[in-house]
Amino acid sequence: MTRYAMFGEIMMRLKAPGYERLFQTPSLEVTMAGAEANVAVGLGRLDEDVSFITALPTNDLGNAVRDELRKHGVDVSKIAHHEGRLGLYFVETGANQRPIKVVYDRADSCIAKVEPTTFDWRKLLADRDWFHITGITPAISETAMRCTLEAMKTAKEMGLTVSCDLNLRAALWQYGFNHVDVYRRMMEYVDVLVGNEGHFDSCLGLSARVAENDIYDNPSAYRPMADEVFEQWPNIKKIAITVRRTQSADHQSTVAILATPDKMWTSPVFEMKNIIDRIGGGDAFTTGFLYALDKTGDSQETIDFAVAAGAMKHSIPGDFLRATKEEIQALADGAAGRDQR
Ligand SMILES: O=C(O)C(=O)C[C@H](O)[C@H](O)CO
Repeated sequence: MTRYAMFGEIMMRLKAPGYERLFQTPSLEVTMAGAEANVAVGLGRLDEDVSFITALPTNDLGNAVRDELRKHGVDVSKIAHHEGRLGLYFVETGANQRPIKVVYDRADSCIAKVEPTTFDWRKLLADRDWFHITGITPAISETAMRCTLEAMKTAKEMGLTVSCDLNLRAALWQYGFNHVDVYRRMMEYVDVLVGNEGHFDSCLGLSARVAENDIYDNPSAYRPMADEVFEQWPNIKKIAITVRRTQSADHQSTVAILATPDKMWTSPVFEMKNIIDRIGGGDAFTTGFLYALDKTGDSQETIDFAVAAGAMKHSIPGDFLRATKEEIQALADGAAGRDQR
């Protein structure tokens, strides 16, 4: 069984109830969230062996986060305790033409204040096979960026497989580094890359472009984009590209492509009407992708399972993918919306 490690920030998510605007009524729904943590929880719930590495405050908030991760089968023994606070983010769910709104309150969080010496990567990764990171962690602070690069470099030297979901959060890049330069350095250590169609330009500065809507008629339009990545970073062996079309905040469709240097597989299109909560949808895709890649390798089954996991998340409140492999597989096999009884 593959033993995964994820490194990133987990926050408290404070959401306006239902479709309310923030502070419309004096209550907020509290859950935990964060891109890498979402993948860790998704894999933990699929009975995978997964460790989450982060820095948390030593107080009731830090303990609540740790207990929540543990509840979903995630190993929390590698979490560092550090000065600082727990990051928060506030969110209101969009509907129709009103988009989702996120307000971050995470400055000076523990993970923003980590130092390169906070983590002993050789020790933390010694019993792991796979290291996963997203483009969010290096955006948090310069020291978090340095820890990210050190972790990736060490993982690579130790022979782990390294995966990265580009996940650009432009609002977070405030400490004076150019995100494209950082992402391009990260790519030197990556084996498996995940990103949406826009990331290849916005994060990596690549030039290949795909005509709007081409994916529906012509999936091979993505081949030049994948080839540009494989040419620039021969260490990258697989790329998963997600494509999303937005009709409104609660009506979208998604499709995904798995590319290796010599083959491509395209998933079916999933149309999602009446989206309940789309935050964490990309992380659910990555969860399904890592899980299925481990079980069925480069294959149609893998990309179908990944896109079904991502689509399923849109029906579940909160950031986490609370789904079994059987439920995801049934959706991948075409059982959308069929009663299970
Ligand atoms: O946006 C971020 O930095 C987060 O990690 C918050 C959410 O959990 C994340 O966007 C979901 O992918």
